[in-house]
Amino acid sequence: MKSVRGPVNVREFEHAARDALDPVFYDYFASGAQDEVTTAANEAAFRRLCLVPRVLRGLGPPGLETTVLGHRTSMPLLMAPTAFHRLAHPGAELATARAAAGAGVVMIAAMLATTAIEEVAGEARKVDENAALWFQLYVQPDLGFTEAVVRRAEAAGCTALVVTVDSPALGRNERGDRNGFHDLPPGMRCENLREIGGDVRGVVLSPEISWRHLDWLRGITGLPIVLKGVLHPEDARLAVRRGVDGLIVSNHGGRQLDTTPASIDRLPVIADAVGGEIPLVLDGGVRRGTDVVKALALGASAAAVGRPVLWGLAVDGEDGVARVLSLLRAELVNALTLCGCDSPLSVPRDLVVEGGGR
Ligand SMILES: Cc1cc2nc3c(=O)[nH]c(=O)nc-3n(C[C@H](O)[C@H](O)[C@H](O)COP(=O)(O)O)c2cc1C
Ligand SMILES: CC(C)CC(=O)C(=O)O
Repeated sequence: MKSVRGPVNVREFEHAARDALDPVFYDYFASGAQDEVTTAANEAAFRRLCLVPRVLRGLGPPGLETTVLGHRTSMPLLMAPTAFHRLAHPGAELATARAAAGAGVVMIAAMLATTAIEEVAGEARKVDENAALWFQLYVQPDLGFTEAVVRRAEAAGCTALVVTVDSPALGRNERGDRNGFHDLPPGMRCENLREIGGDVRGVVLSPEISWRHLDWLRGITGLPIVLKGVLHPEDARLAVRRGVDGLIVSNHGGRQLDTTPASIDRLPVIADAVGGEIPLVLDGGVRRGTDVVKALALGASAAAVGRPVLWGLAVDGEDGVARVLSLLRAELVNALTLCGCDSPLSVPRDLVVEGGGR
């Protein structure tokens, strides 16, 4: 008998999204690079890590509110930037932005969005005038164009720049190759790329982008800069030294370099390298409240989700995204309570062990 309640967890949202979506677009969202080893590893790593709860702590129900980079958030979960929301639902990024603002979580709007950042910001503010919106940037070799995009994000009221640094080239996506999916369908454009005609093929993912570009960016904007896609502790140290304001420990959901480790497995070493100097966010494979707790225990201030938002959007637009966020919120309350923690800030490292370990 088919469920009448709808999906009760993120996995079921993925199944429902798969039913709802054009298979070519489902493949774009779900796929990883090449053999998808890393995409699978991200989720598998969370299953391998175990939680060892504390008991009889008498703390009462946990609060989820916290701050990330000085921004208040209703829970330690952000929306990772994902491109092309219009492929999932006609409401596109406006629907996602309303759901994020309604849930009081930070949305990281993608540079390769199918809706202009000004409109996304306006929509979020209709729901909550203090809605937090960060802007994800692929630094372009054309610095004039890069600066124009940054100015638009600033003017729209974005409060941080998330610079994706794991993309000196596009990962090799074989599902996309098989499906011949290399461009947006007619009628869809990347509205943040208007200055270069709105065509995603105008975006350059360049191996020439370097720390020099970061210094340049630091010089042209006062916005906090977060690097997304750091996996090596030495890069984390360099980032701190260069005055970067935060890091997203991420392997791009396994869509760039295949066979990188699961991002959660890199978190402890990055946390040690950074030594609490700047906040860390973890993304990749987060599908459960328990996954968020594991990220908090291993040194993150918050986790972020990419595909789960897209599954919610595909299933039911704004309401679907809102439901995904509220499921994860309920799971997180439950997990923290069962772990004996009363806030995202009081999750000890020894809550997590490998396998059945010490
Ligand atoms: C369909 C899709 C599009 C994405 N587009 C972008 C993007 O434009 N910029 C970016 O920095 N990351 C992008 N990402 C990566 C996400 O920000 C995030 O790192 C990843 O999805 C996290 O893994 P998860 O999907 O397992 O939660 C994309 C991911 C997906 C699945
Ligand atoms: C078109 C891509 C560069 C967007 C992206 O980052 C992704 O699909 O993972």
